[in-house]
Amino acid sequence: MSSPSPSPNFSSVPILDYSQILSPTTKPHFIHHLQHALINVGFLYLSNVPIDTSALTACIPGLFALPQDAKDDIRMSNSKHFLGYSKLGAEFTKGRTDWREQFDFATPHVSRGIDGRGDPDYWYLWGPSQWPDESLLPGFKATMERYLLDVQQLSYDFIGLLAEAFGLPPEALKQYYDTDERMQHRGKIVRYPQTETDGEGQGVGPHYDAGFLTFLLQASDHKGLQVQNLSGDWIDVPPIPGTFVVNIGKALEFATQGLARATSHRVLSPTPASGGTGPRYSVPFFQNIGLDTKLTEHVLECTCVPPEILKLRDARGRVGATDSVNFTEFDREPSGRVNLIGRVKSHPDVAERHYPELFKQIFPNGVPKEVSAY
Ligand SMILES: O=C(O)CCC(=O)C(=O)O
Ligand SMILES: [Fe+2]
Repeated sequence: MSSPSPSPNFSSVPILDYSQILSPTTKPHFIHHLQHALINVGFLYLSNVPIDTSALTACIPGLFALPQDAKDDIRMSNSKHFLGYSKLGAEFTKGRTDWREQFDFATPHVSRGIDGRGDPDYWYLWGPSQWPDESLLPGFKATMERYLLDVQQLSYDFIGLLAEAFGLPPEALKQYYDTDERMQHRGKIVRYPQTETDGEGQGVGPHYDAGFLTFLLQASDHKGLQVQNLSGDWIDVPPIPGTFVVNIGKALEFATQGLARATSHRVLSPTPASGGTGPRYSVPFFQNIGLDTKLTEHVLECTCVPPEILKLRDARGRVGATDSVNFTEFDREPSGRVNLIGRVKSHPDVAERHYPELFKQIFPNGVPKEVSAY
């Protein structure tokens, strides 16, 4: 604990050993490193997490190798919940096309929205996943559902450690969740095809994640994920076997008044030189908070946070250089609406079909030409 405070800027992402929480002699070490990672970096690698990812990783090539019509049967535009398959070029970040193909799934959930009752539009954001035909990919659904539940548990455990790192009781952040049956977390399986370009192809453009914590499994050998440090430089986050990458979303940054830093990140398309063969695969899990939670009504009392921790935040400064612009609405909208606005911008074809009013507000001139919508 006597080590000097690391500099607030960073040139690499720290690696934390999750097994250190198991022993009272090593846990304080973990918590100390976690403080630095949360406050200054907003990203960390987590090693020795007791989740077996091998069954899921083994399924990924087969999922993308499904016949195109089997993928199209579960296309995202079927789903008011923005769950399902997005073909290459159907997604959009910061006004540019992302060159990735993906399946969005989620933890089991019954949608709260009921037509004709005047429910808020964002109540429809969560609902059941669309799964590929079991006979085409036997066991995949059970494997992915198991994985989502395992990472959901990890995300709840980790948020308790995060509270401890800020000198708060482990339950301090529970107020942001709803009851179990009214919560849903999402997980995607993503394929970034190789391009022959100079390594600047947009796999996904600069952005923040929306929720509390993201747990990312880098499921192939390509580098490509990058995060933006305080001076605006892009830092590589290459895959490290046996680790998850954990990062902070905009809701957690807002709720903690900037103690936990949401960090701008992007993925460059893999190239023959980026360290792997074939496409790059990744599996991000996004931990949400309650749909109706309005963060302005729930900002953590920073008076409960020990002054030495507030000092670390102040030494970092409140604003770093960033290329990301999304999820700025937490200062006025419930969390569900902020997420819905983000989904509309990323998937305009889905929004045009299911949320025509909101679509018109955000895209008064129709779907941008660059988006090859279904
Ligand atoms: O694929 C990755 O490595 C990161 C993806 C990502 O940042 C996202 O989908 O929000
Ligand atoms: Fe992200």
